[in-house]
Amino acid sequence: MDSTPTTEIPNIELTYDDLEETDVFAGLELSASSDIDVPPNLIDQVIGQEHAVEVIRKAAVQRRHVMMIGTPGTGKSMLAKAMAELLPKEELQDIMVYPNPEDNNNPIIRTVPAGRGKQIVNAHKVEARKKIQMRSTLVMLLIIGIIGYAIITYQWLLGIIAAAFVFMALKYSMPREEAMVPKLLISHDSNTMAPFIDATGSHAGALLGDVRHDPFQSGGLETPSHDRVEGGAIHRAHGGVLFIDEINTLTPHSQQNLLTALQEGTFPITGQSERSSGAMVRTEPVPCRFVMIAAGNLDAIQGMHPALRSRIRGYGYEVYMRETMEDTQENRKKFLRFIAQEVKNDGKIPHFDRSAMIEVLREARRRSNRKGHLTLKLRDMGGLIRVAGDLARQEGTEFTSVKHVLAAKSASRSIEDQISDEYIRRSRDYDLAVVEGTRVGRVNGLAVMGSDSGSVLPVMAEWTPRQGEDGTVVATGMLQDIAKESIMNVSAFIKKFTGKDVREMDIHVQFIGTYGGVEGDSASVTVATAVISAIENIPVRQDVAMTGSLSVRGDVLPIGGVTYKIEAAAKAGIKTVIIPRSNLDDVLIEDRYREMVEILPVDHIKEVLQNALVPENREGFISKLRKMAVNPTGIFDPNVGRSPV
Ligand SMILES: Nc1ncnc2c1ncn2[C@@H]1O[C@H](COP(=O)(O)OP(=O)(O)OP(=O)(O)O)[C@@H](O)[C@H]1O
Repeated sequence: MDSTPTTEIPNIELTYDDLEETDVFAGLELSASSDIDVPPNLIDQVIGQEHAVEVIRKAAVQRRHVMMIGTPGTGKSMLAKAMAELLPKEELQDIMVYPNPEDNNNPIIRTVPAGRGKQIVNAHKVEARKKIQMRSTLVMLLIIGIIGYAIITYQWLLGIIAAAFVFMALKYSMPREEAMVPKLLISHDSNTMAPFIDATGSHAGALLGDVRHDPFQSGGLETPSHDRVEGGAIHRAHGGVLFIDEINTLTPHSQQNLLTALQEGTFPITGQSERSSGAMVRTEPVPCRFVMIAAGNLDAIQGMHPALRSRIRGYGYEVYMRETMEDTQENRKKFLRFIAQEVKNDGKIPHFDRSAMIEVLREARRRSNRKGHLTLKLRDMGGLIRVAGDLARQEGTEFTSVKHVLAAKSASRSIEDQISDEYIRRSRDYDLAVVEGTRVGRVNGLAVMGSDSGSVLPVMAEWTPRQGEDGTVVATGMLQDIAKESIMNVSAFIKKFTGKDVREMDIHVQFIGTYGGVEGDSASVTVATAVISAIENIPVRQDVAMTGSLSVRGDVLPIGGVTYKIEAAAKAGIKTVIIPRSNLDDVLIEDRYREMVEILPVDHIKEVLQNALVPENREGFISKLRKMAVNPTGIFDPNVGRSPV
């Protein structure tokens, strides 16, 4: 078999627009990030999420709940904190628990203006101490009296017994004044902002409040029940914001109770553990009027209690967080402010000079994965800024400069990126990575790991005549559905091209070295190519890798993470990467990879086959592809806006 690829690859000119000083600093007189003012209020610091900022401002005035869905690190909890800053602090209250003389298991709840709670408790303590002192003095006087009487009358034994009796009787009949002092359940400093409580991942007790267990329970040694009551996050958030990330991770029981708390604005505290003496206690309703900000990824909505979701929808707002913002002059300025903000918040790292700021912006462009955009995954960008700053600090330089940012980029690589490199190394060791020559039924696909790292994902296909009534598609693990779908999507094309019906075959597809990691159907072009190669016994070029989603008509549709995929292919030694043409503008690969790979944008599967397959009879193969274009209602028409075969 001829292992030398023969296909001519059209030379595609990619234009990489680079950032110039004037793009970033036009109209700005600044030499470093220290010259940039960071606004004091959190809400004014948020960048790129203008629609979310607007909703938060509105919701703060109207006291509405908000659900924020989006990628981690785009500012959800920052916005929730910002909302707490916006809420009026004048309405804050302290919550107190009093003993209930009529029913020890039903402590009384009272609210007072913020800051008053401490004063009240202190006053009760002083009063209690006074009473205890008076009683002690009385006991002492009585005992002295009895002992005096015994001395005078020589009735020693009787005197001692009577004194002991008086002491015990008074001590134990004395109400335990100190224990009867009310407890300050929730307190605020009258000058602070409304509370921001993060209840992410809280178990029932921490969320809804609890009553501690008392091992003594009776006999005068027990702790009074009101003293064992502990407020939950919902109570601590009274008058402020309750933030719950990944709300779907709360148990259905907790979500149900959370809903009750939202509806009632109060929630009594009871012991959460059935086997604890705390379970006997149930306070009067405790106020918990908070604004809830529920956050999470899209799957948070699916795992959410439907009634809770509908409560938020009915009485609040839902916001989808953006992942990128347009790369405009104005937004670049905001990004510069973000750099200054992160440096300021860190407090230890040196400010960024102009060169470093430009490099951060370049990286923000690259990480956006979209032409003309800047990433808004700002927690990660903050991480890069801190690592670069740390490097500069170690060196003792006055400013963080471009070399520190570049070094930070290599130093602060994600786990996924490191795993991907490790995988490439190992696959080389075991000859799993094939990046030259040709193979039948084997295609180098591309996948994204995590959110910012690509990897080469080889796909193998084989077929046999069907065994059962219908042909089946057998694939590795979780990727079964993707394989099935890709094959079904191109079954019409396969039939036209090969003259064979996939229903007559058992098709086996294997994703080598993974059980997951393929997002959506971005492997469908790869799977289809591998299957066609196997059915037709045509070798596939191994120095070509591909990514793309396939329509039933054979169109190659856009996918995500194209930049990371191309970079991974380059690292693995691939020479040509086939990508959907509509993704061409999203390619923002780093300089060092530009020379290593050629990028081939395509519109249709036939272009993929033309460039990736190496048939023995190339002329016949091309004319077969050509012939397939004639059916007017057929799969594709090369004369309509597509590059000719
Ligand atoms: N839109 C933004 N504007 C300015 N800074 C931001 C923004 N988004 C994130 N940051 C920075 O990143 C940090 C982390 O963001 P934040 O915790 O709000 O993300 P998140 O969306 O709540 O993520 P997670 O769901 O993982 O908690 C913030 O403290 C802030 O420094």
